[in-house]
Amino acid sequence: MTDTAPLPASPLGLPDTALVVVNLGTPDAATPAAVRRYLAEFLHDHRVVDMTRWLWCPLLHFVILPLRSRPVAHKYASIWIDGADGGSPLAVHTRRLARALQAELPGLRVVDAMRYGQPSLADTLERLRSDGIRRFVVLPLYPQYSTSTTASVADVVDRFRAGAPGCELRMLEDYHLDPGWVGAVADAIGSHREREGAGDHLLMSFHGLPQRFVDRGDPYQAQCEASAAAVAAALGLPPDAWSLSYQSRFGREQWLSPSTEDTLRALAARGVTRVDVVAPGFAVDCIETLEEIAMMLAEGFAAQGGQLRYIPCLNADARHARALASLLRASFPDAVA
Ligand SMILES: C=CC1=C(C)c2cc3[nH]c(cc4nc(cc5[nH]c(cc1n2)c(C)c5CCC(=O)O)C(CCC(=O)O)=C4C)c(C)c3C=C
Ligand SMILES: [Fe+2]
Ligand SMILES: [Fe+2]
Repeated sequence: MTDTAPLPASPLGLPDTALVVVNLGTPDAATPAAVRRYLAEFLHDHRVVDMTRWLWCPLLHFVILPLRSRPVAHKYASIWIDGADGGSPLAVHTRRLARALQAELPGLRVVDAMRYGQPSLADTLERLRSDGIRRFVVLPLYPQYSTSTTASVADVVDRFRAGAPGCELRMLEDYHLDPGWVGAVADAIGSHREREGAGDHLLMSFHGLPQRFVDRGDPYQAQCEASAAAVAAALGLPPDAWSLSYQSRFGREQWLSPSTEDTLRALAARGVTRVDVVAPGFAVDCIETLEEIAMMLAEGFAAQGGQLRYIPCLNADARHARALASLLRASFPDAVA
């Protein structure tokens, strides 16, 4: 983050400040070739996989990409959104959320960008600069900070800043306890419970992370725990009515526990039949929520005699856009009016 003197307003009255809403990224087609391109970029990031390249590159190029691209493309195909404004759910919902934020913040130019794939964050920052933007607010759509996600966005922002003298860049690091965001998540769960009746248990499932990252100081797990406790408190849930788990394990090393799959199995074994599952670490729905939770884990839980009811992410809901707009106004009062 930099703090330079306030910039003058654009002489043409056009917005001189851009809000760049950044998400992880996703393939641009549900094909093995597009998935391979996306995974290759993502899994080459040292923030995501820090193994020495002598070991990792052969494993990635000769084992993981050839074996993973086709089955993962099938998964994307099962959740792909059709139509002119369609695509991978992560891209579609991020784009729609950026539009909803534009309506909330008419004084800024709001654009969406991706850390991996298109529209690329690095290219987006350059394009905005060539359009005359000199002040940038970057909002990574990760409520909880992790070096594997937020810090990787910061790497791109830092590289751009180094080559863009005269530009002012600020970035929000996390919003895991922001009252507006906690309230929006609790409201979404509350609306689901009003519509469908409350389940017997609420499971809050977060994306996992190698345990090693947390052991060396990544605050992600502590922030997930704090977010989940705040959402449960906003709903007035007693401790035995909810739990927290981690999904989307990748590779063989130890990841955060308990896993969502094991937690569902334990709930089924205890005779808990109707479980509501929400994913508060994901700002918008994506392969990890729609395919992994709402399809695969729901099928597995049904086979154990239970019913898993997935509560969608906040996506482009007005309450999500309102919460994020208020958070940005409070965090950057001189840039976001
Ligand atoms: C070592 C591998 C991975 C780490 C570390 C990791 C951390 C991490 N990821 C998210 C959010 C998302 N991940 C998504 C997909 C995804 N994640 C990994 C691997 C790691 N993630 C892979 C290989 C994939 C692609 C799908 C697959 O091949 O199984 C997504 C969804 C993308 C989409 O297109 O829908 C999100 C979002 C967080 C928050 C996080 C650390 C906290
Ligand atoms: Fe490589
Ligand atoms: Fe991931």
